[in-house]
Amino acid sequence: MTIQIKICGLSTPEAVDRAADLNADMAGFIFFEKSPRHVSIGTAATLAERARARGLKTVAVTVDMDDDGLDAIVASMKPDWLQLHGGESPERASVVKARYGLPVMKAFAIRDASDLTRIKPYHGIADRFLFDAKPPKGSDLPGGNGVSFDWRHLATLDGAPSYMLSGGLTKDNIGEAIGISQAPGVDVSSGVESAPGIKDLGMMNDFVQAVREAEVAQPDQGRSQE
Ligand SMILES: O=C(O)c1ccccc1NCC(=O)[C@H](O)[C@H](O)COP(=O)(O)O
Repeated sequence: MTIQIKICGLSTPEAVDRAADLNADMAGFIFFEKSPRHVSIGTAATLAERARARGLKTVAVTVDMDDDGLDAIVASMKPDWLQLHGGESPERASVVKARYGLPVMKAFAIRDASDLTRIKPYHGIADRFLFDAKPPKGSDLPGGNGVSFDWRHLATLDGAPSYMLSGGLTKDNIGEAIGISQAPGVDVSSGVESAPGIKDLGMMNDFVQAVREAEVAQPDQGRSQE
């Protein structure tokens, strides 16, 4: 099984095109004003159209956003997925999923194995989980911090939930991360940037190549992702 790759925080046509050239699966667009990766709805709509035309699934990344904000994003960008990267409750995730008829990826900040127990009430609501690290002290950002968590915690997951491993992944650690976690999908943002918010096309190449090498070196031990 091929490991799915999401490249997040895209903000230029060049980066979208490179993600498509590299056969990444998902392109994430950040709607969070404090983020160096924040894009306006208009920019996201243009880039998402370009991404879709090249076969990428588009993801609108939002943080505790209200209906008005989501209505505007969905109407204009027409994302394939909604990523909920805040403290959205299972009830809120369920309402969002029903309101837009779109698959929902719920992000969780992980430090200890016990943090993974928080996914339980979202089973049957979230279509996919995204496991990210807890933001470091003083960070204004719930994601995109370039920080990893201990991937061994993922061994405590019950069943085989559909998820993406995220947080501080780079070309240098992704092989080990995949080996330890057996993650069916991976997500990267700052690990393919030359500076906050600036995607580096060469680093994108290197990251995707490292994922593909890890797939060959560490054949599938039961990964699955719809
Ligand atoms: O990336 C951001 O700036 C961001 C801001 C607010 C909410 C979520 C954000 N990113 C979400 C992602 O899916 C990132 O790819 C994920 O946190 C991993 O980031 P990184 O550790 O930089 O690879």
